[in-house]
Amino acid sequence: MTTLQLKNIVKRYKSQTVLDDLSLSVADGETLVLFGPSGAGKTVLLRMVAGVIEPDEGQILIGGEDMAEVDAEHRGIGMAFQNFALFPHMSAFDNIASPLTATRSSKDAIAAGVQKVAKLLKIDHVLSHHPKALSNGQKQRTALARALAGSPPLLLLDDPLRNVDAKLRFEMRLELPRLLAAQGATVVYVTQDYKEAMALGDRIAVMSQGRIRQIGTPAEIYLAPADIEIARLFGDPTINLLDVVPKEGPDGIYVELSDVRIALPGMPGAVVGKSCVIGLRPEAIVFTKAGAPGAIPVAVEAETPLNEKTVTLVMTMRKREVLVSRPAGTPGPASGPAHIAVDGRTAFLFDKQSGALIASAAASMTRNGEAA
Ligand SMILES: Nc1ncnc2c1ncn2[C@@H]1O[C@H](COP(=O)(O)OP(=O)(O)OP(=O)(O)O)[C@@H](O)[C@H]1O
Repeated sequence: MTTLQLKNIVKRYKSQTVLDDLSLSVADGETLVLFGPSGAGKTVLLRMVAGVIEPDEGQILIGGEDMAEVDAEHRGIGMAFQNFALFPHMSAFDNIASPLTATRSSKDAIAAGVQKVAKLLKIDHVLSHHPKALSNGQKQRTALARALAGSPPLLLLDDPLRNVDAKLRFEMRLELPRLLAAQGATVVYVTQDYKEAMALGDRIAVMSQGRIRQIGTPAEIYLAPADIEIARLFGDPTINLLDVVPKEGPDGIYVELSDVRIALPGMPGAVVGKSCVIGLRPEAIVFTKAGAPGAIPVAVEAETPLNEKTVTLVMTMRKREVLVSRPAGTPGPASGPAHIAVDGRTAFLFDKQSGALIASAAASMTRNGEAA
């Protein structure tokens, strides 16, 4: 186990600043997920920690030791990168065993180590194959198995499930956290998949344009996304974002959708009269009966059944589009007029101008200990 610290890292390619004064600490045994869109700088950052790329400015410390003069093979790192980098002339078994052979483990210990990790990653049936006879998903898991086999104190995993099919990806999302925890390693894990980020990260660092926009536990980021862009990245279907101006009534702060009041408990008084964007997660909106408290009239535009949920696009009387998500198999209208109700306790308010989060009712209630 070890720690990783990045201090004020800058990396430029010609005129483009790819990493922009980036600082980050990963605790001993922690899995930190680097999450962000393509081109954010995630791979460059990992390669820099690995010692393949040098920073223009800043410091990298592993286990408290400055890595400036330490070359890649002496950094005690296990890596699985997107391009697999498997040895083409070796079987999957020998590829996975390579970090173990380097440490001169006994033949039996090597075989046991390879079998264990191969079984977990469901590639034990292709261990005799050479890389050219493996599918991309199998290659990727072989690379991941190789990274894990040597039990390195620091693991760098660059989108290791990118080429894995949806079913296996789902399974791996459940199994990988256990596997990584059992390794006890400090892990930096890159992904563009928010579900993977939330399932695997002790903390998530949201990156865009070479900077870290927000860092926190999955719950902190989901309940209090720092800005509209981050709120959009976390959640499927995407969060509903509607322009509102909060008002204050005798019962507290509220906003109106089609003249129906949505109470926003826990929101600060400073939002009253301000141009805001309200963020409403589709799963926090439900269909309700006409005349029920808070019922907002809508017209159902389209319904999309997804695996475990049904997503409905509705239009308010003022022609604002809203997505509603409900568990698959639960009743709901597929067309025509309907009514929705919004739970204001799950809403976010963002500043319309800057996009920054002003307040999240759920986060403020959690802080006050009013909600679980
Ligand atoms: N060797 C290089 N020369 C010039 N530009 C580079 C080089 N390597 C990376 N870049 C640029 O740095 C930026 C960040 O790239 P990086 O590969 O780190 O993104 P990423 O966040 O990992 O994206 P993805 O998720 O698609 O892999 C990109 O704009 C890329 O074009």
